[in-house]
Amino acid sequence: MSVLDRLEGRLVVSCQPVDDGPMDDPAIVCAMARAAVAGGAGGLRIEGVENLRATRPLVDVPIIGIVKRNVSGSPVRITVTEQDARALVAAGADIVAYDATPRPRPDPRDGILAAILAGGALAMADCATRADAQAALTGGAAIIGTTLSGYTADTATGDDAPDLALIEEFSRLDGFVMAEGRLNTPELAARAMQAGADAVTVGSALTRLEVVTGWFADAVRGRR
Ligand SMILES: CC(=O)N[C@H](C=O)[C@@H](O)[C@H](O)[C@H](O)COP(=O)(O)O
Repeated sequence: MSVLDRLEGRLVVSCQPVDDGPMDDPAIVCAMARAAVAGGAGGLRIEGVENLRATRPLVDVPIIGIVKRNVSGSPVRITVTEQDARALVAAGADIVAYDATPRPRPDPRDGILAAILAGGALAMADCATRADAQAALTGGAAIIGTTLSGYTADTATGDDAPDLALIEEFSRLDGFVMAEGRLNTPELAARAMQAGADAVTVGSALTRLEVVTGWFADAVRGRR
């Protein structure tokens, strides 16, 4: 079965601990990944080459690899260099995701996409708009994700709702649609599928304990 067939209609769990928090450790990322697969995840999203190398031998589901890097003078963070893209492929990523917005970054987005494809992996375009998705599909990306909607200057809305309208728009394009971003409940994940997603990625609500704890702490604090 192809990688995309294996992901169709499935949940992908993004195992990205809070940066520099107590769970930001490859052994814990491995445990999260195994727990996610045990719970029914059909794929994983793993950040960092070290975390990917540690996780890869432990699971047999498709892995989407990314490297997050802060670059001075650019807001782009997800797989911003061709070298990172090549390192992710070498570490065993089936799919490499990259920032597919047209914002300035060290290596052009087309070069990163080409490096992913040259390595033999599938490319996932982390998009903020329909135009990002169209450009990525033209360049050969297999997966278009709504990952960056709400996180660019042009798309920031300031609320916590996922962008279901963009998922629906993507479903009319000719690519595999990954719904991603603020799908914080099973109900929202189901609505993303109804809006036309092929698969749904959930991160914070499953693997950022500090974030989820904050939701509950805020709900409880000061209520009596
Ligand atoms: C915008 C950005 O940098 N998104 C990142 C992409 O890898 C992650 O921080 C998110 O956790 C991931 O996209 C999953 O989304 P959510 O955590 O909302 O389920």
